[in-house]
Amino acid sequence: MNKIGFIGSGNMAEALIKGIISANLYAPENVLVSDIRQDRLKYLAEEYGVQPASSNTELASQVDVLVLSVKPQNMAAVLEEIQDSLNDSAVVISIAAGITTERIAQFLGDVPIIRAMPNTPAMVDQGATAVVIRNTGPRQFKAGLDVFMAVGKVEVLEDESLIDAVTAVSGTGPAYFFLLMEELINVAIDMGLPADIAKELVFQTAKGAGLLAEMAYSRNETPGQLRERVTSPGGTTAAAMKVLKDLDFNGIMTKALTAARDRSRELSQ
Ligand SMILES: NC(=O)C1=CN([C@@H]2O[C@H](COP(=O)(O)OP(=O)(O)OC[C@H]3O[C@@H](n4cnc5c(N)ncnc54)[C@H](OP(=O)(O)O)[C@@H]3O)[C@@H](O)[C@H]2O)C=CC1
Ligand SMILES: O=C(O)[C@@H]1CCC=N1
Repeated sequence: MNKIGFIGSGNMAEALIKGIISANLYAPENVLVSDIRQDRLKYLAEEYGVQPASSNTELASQVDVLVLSVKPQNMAAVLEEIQDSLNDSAVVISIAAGITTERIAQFLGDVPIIRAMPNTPAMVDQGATAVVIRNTGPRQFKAGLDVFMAVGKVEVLEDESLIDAVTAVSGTGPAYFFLLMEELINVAIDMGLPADIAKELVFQTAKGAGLLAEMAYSRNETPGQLRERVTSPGGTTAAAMKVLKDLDFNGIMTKALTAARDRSRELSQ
């Protein structure tokens, strides 16, 4: 049975671990985790039954699929540490924003590399991931892709530079929706709604909007069509949309996503 290991066992690693175990892609005893934070290892072992490794190098030497899930700022130190410990024919998956396959190969040589940009809905099997590959054979490609396909949808990109845009759109994407929920709750409370009712209404609206998006996708409809169905002529939604348009919502989103994309580019330096 193949083993998978995660170096850096934080939020995103947990989302993937939960997804691959619940999809039965890996049994918990074949999932190794490593982190400088012992509390994370203890928590993951208790919550998911995965195996804490004693060091990054021990983990790297034991797995067929090695997921590098530390923050981009910690990546060089980890790559340097594990460069002589990799299992022969292991595929290395990096999910770090900004870190290029070229950068990884500078440390690890021409090993099979998959650079992926997943997102946290992987935790509920609804992830959106884009990948680029370097030097991977069919077996390693499949092993790598299976991880992300077990937890949602996967797009394969030819042009690695587009991963920075993916990071802004879907990697960071859930945060835009969650910020919107936070603001809906805050404003509802400001408008006089009791906090518990505001929370209930906003969570249920988010869930309903998500399910409607799923329905629209299956019918080949656009988000604009969904929005129009909420918007009665001369009504309340139209009033709200006009304010957002007048305040250049499109411009605000363009600036936010451009900042995210540019930060991803910066992290590669
Ligand atoms: N969160 C997200 O939505 C997404 C994140 N990503 C990428 O995933 C990666 C992880 O992000 P995220 O899970 O949010 O980050 P976290 O900070 O939650 O997880 C990273 C973990 O790695 C630990 N760590 C730091 N240095 C080392 C080391 N040398 N060896 C082992 N472990 C170490 C960190 O400890 P400490 O905190 O003490 O530094 C932390 O526990 C990032 O590169 C990010 O760009 C990609 C897509 C989406
Ligand atoms: O904020 C970040 O840098 C990571 C990458 C995409 C989502 N979270």
